[in-house]
Amino acid sequence: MTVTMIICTICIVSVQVVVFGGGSFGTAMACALARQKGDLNVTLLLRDPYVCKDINERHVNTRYLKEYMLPNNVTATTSFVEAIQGAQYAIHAVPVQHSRTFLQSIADILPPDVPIISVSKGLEVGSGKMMSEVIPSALGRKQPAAFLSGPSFAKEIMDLRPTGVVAASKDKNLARELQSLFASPYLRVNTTTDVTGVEICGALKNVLALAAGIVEGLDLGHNAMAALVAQGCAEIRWLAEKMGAKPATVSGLSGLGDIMLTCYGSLSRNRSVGVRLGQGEALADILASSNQVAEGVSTAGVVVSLARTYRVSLPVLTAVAQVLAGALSPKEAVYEIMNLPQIEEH
Ligand SMILES: NC(=O)C1=CN([C@@H]2O[C@H](COP(=O)(O)OP(=O)(O)OC[C@H]3O[C@@H](n4cnc5c(N)ncnc54)[C@H](O)[C@@H]3O)[C@@H](O)[C@H]2O)C=CC1
Ligand SMILES: O=C(CO)COP(=O)(O)O
Repeated sequence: MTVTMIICTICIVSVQVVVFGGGSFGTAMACALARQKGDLNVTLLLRDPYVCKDINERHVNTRYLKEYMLPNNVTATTSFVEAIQGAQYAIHAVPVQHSRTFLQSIADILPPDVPIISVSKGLEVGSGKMMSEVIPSALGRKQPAAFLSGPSFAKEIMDLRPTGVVAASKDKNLARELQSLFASPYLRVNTTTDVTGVEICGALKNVLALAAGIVEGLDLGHNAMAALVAQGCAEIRWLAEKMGAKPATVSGLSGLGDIMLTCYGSLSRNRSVGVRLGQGEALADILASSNQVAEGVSTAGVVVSLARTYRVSLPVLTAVAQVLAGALSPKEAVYEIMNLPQIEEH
């Protein structure tokens, strides 16, 4: 074998990716990668051995997105070691509130140089931390990390509908690496170093989507919806910029883009929870009826503390937290917001 042949043989060694969490978005990310690069092996790390069996034998995730066939190069396991061994990238798609415990459980198995690409959107209850802070805190060390966010419903990714996201990392080279890993004729990937902006916008838009759903559920009309979303955008801008977000991020894919998607898109789980609250259902019943996470429900309370810390008034986002806590009914929240002092725009 010549030297060139040996080098080429090394070149075609396949890329291995592990996905933590095989819910809707973990599954969609696995498919987005595996479909476009046949030499790439994606392993979903799940908790349920029966779902693993279905994925490995029938190529179907029988719990999430079950109407889709998964590519053959997507497999699943419940074994941490098996999933992580040899992986060059780890996509983290575990809901934010379970992320710390999950990451602590794999800390000793995950090599410290494997980048974690978090797609989870929310803030940790108790600490108020973003995933960029939860990851090093849970692992007990610095780990290369990036944050993929933007308007991207899992189902539309599975349907190969054109989608645009942003890869945020303090490490520009890692963001560019991910751009080439994920980019496809169906997926555009911008890069940025504004991790705080991307993360806080991704977390706050879920709370605003709950408010948009409430307005829809109360049947308040298009005027009310547009006023609410505009006010919510301003509140997200006020808080995000105080936390250090760049204006370009707030008006970009992970900010305005994702706000539009989740406030107006019927596929949003957060918006759907809001619609049902607006229609008078109790939060406990709504949550009990779904096996899917609506991150805004936990994030809303954290936003209230952030508003206090950063001394910014967020009437809509705060009202969502009050409705979720049962302190206000959806109708009372609307009444309170409509009766706030008239203001000058800023
Ligand atoms: N579904 C979507 O369209 C999008 C979701 N996201 C974000 O991705 C994250 C994950 O969302 P989905 O996959 O949609 O949620 P999902 O509700 O569909 O699935 C959650 C997954 O996490 C797993 N999980 C829950 N607790 C766990 C634990 N303690 N340890 C390990 N795994 C655990 C569940 O078994 C399930 O596989 C969320 O933060 C969400 O905001 C981001 C973009 C789009
Ligand atoms: O973040 C999302 C799309 O970008 C998904 O939103 P939901 O969690 O509200 O479904």
